Parts: sequence; structure tokens; C-alpha cells
Amino acid sequence: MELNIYDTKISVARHFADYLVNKMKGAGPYHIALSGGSTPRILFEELSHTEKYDIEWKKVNLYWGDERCVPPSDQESNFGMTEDYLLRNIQIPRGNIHRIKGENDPEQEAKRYGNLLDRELPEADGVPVFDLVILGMGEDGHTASIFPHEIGLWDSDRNCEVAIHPESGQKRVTITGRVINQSREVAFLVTGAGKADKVASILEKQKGYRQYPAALVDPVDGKLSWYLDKEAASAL
Ligand SMILES: O=C(O)[C@H](O)[C@@H](O)[C@H](O)[C@H](O)COP(=O)(O)O
Repeated sequence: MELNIYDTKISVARHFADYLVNKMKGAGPYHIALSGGSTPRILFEELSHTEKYDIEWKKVNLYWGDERCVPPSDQESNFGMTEDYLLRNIQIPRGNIHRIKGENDPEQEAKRYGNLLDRELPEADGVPVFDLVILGMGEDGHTASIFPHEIGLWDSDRNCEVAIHPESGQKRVTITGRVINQSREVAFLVTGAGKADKVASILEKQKGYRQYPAALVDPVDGKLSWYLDKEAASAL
């Protein structure tokens, strides 16, 4: 596990953007699952400075680790946020963008997207393999859209499941632990003081840490990295 701590949120984004440039210098194709949230948004803004971050986006296929079951135009949409802060600023073929379309029938979409991952990605032990899964973590220790009150979804034998947000009741489609832990690499981007206690609990394996879905991220053969700002790392 690689731990990277930087002074500020923007510094986390800039370092990770540089890392992505170096990671994708090969022939590809690369299959990357994106996350929603405020830290990825800053990463996307950074990556939109294409004069600074030279990535051959035609080699890259973008997926989402989770999506709110709302239309792309909804401000809650992870795809919509990515469209606004990244996709419209880069030269990526639209066929390389694989949106989760949960706004109509979440259960049907969980099946469809799970089959799409089986079809589009390489596999290992019958599980689709991402080159990189970018994750955030909520203040409750959730990751993707697997929340503590539904932590059992992590162990689903399906690639995708329908989750329910604990406060809003909003439905979400999320990839599950089998897919996340089969990835060649998982990178957490976590910033802000509100995450500090869960970060410390998980990274220091404190009593009860496995109640948090983010603690279950442990790639079978892949690399696990945490990119933190000082605030999120302040309880370590
Ligand atoms: O759909 C989502 O909201 C994300 O996938 C979610 O897992 C996010 O990463 C965390 O909630 C952290 O979000 P922040 O980075 O905004 O705190």
C-alpha cells in the first residue's frame, strides 16, 4: 500500500494527474473507473489543462465506479459532473465513455452494466479487471456507493448492485468488492478534515475498522494507493 500526503486538495489533484500521465504512456487500451465527489472534480479540472497533462485519451476507456440513479442533467449525476469538468475539455471518442444509465430502471441497469464490464474488460478468475479504479471515501467510510448500512453488498457475486443512500434514500448503481479488488490498481483520493478519523481507523486497522466499506478495498494482485491532503491525514 502506497501512502501519499500533500499539503492541499489541489496538490493531491496535481500529483495524481501527473501520475496518470506517466501511467498511460503505454499502448493501452486503459480501462479506468471514475468516482464522483469533490476531490475527483478538482482532478478533472486539472486534467482539463491538456497543455499541461498530455494524455492520449483515445487509448482510454472511462467507466464509473458508481452513479446516482438520476438523469445526466441532474446536478447529482457523477457522469454529468465529469462531462462538465473533464469530458467536454478533452479529445476522447464518445464510444470510449461508458455511462451508468440508472435513471430509469436501476436493477436492470445494474445487470446491464455488469454485463458490459464482463464484455469490455479483460478478466481474471471470471471477474472483469480494471487498470485503475479511482475511489473517494465518505465521512461514514463508504466508498463507491457501498455504505456501512449495506456493507453486505461488498460481497455480492455480481459485478454491480443497486444501493440506497442512508439519508436521502436515493438509489445508486455501484460496482462491488469483487470488481474493485480484482483491479490492477486502486487509488483513493481523500481530502478534508471530516475524513481524518475514518482514514486513521482504516489505515491503522483500529478496532472495528472493517465496519467501513473503504476498509475492505484490498486488491488481490493490484496496487493500492491513498492520496491524502494534510487535513485528511491529520489523525494518523
Ligand atoms: O458518488 C459518489 O458520491 C462517490 O462515488 C462517493 O463515493 C464519494 O467518493 C464520496 O462520497 C466522497 O465524496 P467527497 O470526495 O465529495 O467527499
